[in-house]
Amino acid sequence: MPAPKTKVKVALCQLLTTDNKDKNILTAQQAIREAAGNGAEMVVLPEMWNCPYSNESFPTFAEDIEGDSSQSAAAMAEAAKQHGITLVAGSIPEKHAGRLYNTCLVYNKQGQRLARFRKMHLFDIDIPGKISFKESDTLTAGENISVVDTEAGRLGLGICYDIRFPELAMIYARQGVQLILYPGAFNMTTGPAHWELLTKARAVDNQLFVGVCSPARNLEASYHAWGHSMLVGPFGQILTSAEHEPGIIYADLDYEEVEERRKGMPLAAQKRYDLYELADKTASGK
Ligand SMILES: NC(=O)CCC(=O)C(=O)O
Repeated sequence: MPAPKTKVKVALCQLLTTDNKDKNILTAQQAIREAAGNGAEMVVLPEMWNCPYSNESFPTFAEDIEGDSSQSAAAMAEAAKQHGITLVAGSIPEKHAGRLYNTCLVYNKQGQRLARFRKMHLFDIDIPGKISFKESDTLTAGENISVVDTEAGRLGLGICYDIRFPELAMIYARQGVQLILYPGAFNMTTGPAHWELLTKARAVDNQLFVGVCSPARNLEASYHAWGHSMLVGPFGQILTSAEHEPGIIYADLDYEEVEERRKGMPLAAQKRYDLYELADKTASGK
């Protein structure tokens, strides 16, 4: 692999997901083409971009992605290759050995799969009168973190609810990750309260770039996504952000800023690991 770039143009595609998988794939293909045409070297898709975000839909939309021959995986491998981009293909429901996972696939510009990350922390919440969702009714949690070396930088992956667990992001930072990407679909209760806050917090805690990529809000669906995809820099600054409509947002990242910010405020060196501990007990998966 050529040396990773220090300056990278990233596109986050906030896609409108419907209950028609063919249509969702076409929408993703069109967005990837548009983003690549506008010079993006890395393109990111939302959580569950090929499937409505619902426990009823996950089993029926799920694909066995071994070998990349399933409909969505094949389309993404092909799109990455056709447009010569690094593709962080959001997430889709994955069927494997009798279980379902919420899975993010990453491809290089030759269309080869670099990573498969399965959501580690399942979204099981119940806020009375507001939102109740239990991913664990249908999904199984992943067991591995995922650091991915791409031509567009060293990435760490999480999916949506994973952003609430700072340990994951801290481990990524310790492993030299420059950009953490969380495809995610927050909702209308926790979105306004926490989405931007958590994105900035993970960026500032760890002095790196963080991107969150949501589906657009579909009021015809049972789950209304908050939207507001955004990219935040290592000082907590918003580089680009969307509202809730479908669209593509872009940012030029300069990874040298990570080093610069850490030089000025050397948090990693100031950690008191003599007093506390943080351990990665997993192996990255593909
Ligand atoms: N899809 C998800 O994991 C949603 C997470 C969410 O809304 C939150 O508040 O956390």
